[in-house]
Amino acid sequence: MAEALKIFQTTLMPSLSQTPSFHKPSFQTLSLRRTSPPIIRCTISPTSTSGEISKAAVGSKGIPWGCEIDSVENAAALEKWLRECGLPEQKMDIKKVEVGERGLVANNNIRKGEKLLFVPPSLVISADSEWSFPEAGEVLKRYDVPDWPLIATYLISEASLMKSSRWSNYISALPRQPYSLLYWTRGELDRYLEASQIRERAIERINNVTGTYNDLRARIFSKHPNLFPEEIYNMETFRWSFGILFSRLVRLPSLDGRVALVPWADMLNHSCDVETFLDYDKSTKGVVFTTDRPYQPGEQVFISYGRKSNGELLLSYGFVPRQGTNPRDSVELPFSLKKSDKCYEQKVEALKKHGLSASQCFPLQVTGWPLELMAYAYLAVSPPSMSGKFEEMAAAASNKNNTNKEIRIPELEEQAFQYILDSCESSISKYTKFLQASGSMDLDITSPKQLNRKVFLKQLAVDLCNSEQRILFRTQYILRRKLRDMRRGELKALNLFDSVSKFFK
Ligand SMILES: C[S@@+](CC[C@H](N)C(=O)[O-])C[C@H]1O[C@@H](n2cnc3c(N)ncnc32)[C@H](O)[C@@H]1O
Repeated sequence: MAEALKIFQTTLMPSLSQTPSFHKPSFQTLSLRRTSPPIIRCTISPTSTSGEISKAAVGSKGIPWGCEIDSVENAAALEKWLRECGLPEQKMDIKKVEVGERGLVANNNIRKGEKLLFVPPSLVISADSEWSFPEAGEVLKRYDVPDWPLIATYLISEASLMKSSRWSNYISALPRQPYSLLYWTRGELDRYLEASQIRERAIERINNVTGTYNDLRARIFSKHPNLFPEEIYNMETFRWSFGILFSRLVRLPSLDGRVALVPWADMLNHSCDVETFLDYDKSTKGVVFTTDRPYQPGEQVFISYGRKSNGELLLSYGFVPRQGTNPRDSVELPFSLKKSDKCYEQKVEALKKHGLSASQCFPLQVTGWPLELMAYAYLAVSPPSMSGKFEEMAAAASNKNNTNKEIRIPELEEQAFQYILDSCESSISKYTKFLQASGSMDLDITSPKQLNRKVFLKQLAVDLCNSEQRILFRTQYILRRKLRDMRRGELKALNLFDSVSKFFK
């Protein structure tokens, strides 16, 4: 389980910015009141603001903090508090918006190339933030808990203190249930995302979150039950805090990729047309972004959450952009070696040497497929006589050293294309089956609230499957044309050969 902690620090990072890398923390620490921590007694109702939360509240009714995902009242209170704490005058206000429930809307003309936000480090939550309950923070640091689980625990600790936490206005404006695949049940994932590889990614992510929580509980929380009572630090609260991190945590390239929650900046929604990211600005000492287009008063201002596919956006942020609007969209297509292949073992061995396995996924885009996939396809269709080249093919399929080496084996090209086409068509039929069934899918509803949820999830799944299937159809079209041209060329060559041999008879 300790593995899960490592994974969070390395691979699971969604970001509202790009360029991942790490360096020593350089955030100022937050100056908080040094009062003795309020006693947490787990007895009272979810609406309490006195620093106490109830066991039942966290367990059965969900999280007793945060707000409805579209609450602008809590967002307005957040804005007021941020101003009091030093957030400079802004050219944007939090409003209800068409895209993304709440968002930042220009209240002034904004020029292209203008720097906006200027959120000071004192208003940013990072791994260095001071805990209202310092003993808990010290214990986690003693155990070298990595940034992700550390910030997740910090958020729960501060949230559980309700009004006694410095961050109470921020936490009150966070969604009580972030849109995220973390909140889909296994049954919902199986039912709605059966055709898409995002289902596997979601299951893996849920398992990582569960593993991380179990690991923290076994190694730390159980040894310090007074600091980390299970009524507060449990799977439900961790699901919430990781849901918040997946959908709001920012990686700041100018702070060497340090991760942080940036109140106010995290009210910005994503647009696939926008190419601007949040970052720390050393000259103004604040988190900013530079607009890549002008905005007029009343227009929603967007940033980019990174170059992500629709599936990745659904996984971390719980939405799917409109079909055809995401130039970075891609679909993961699964491939595997045939067990009946005479060289199966040898090929698996070669793949293993380069960090790959007998079953691999490769991303397809409307513009084409990666060189790595072509190399993998060559390997999959290679006859025993080519065993001397297996290593080279596996190395090119893994592209571990980013050499982007293209290998071409003309005599295997047709078979390799056919291999990719077969996998593409088998995937297309899975999507078609789901999309056809989705029209008549029994939603198994017992309440109107549930109806809304199921309709919502189904719509997200339909949107995702349509966008992924569209890429597969495009790939199918290109491959069929390539194969047809190749086969016509072969036929012509064969006819020519026939007539030449007849001539010599
Ligand atoms: C960083 S927060 C942005 C602020 C958020 N709208 C709010 O009201 O708290 C990210 C969340 O905003 C929503 N969101 C962002 N961009 C979106 C978009 N283009 N379409 C739909 N929802 C979006 C998603 O719910 C996502 O999980």
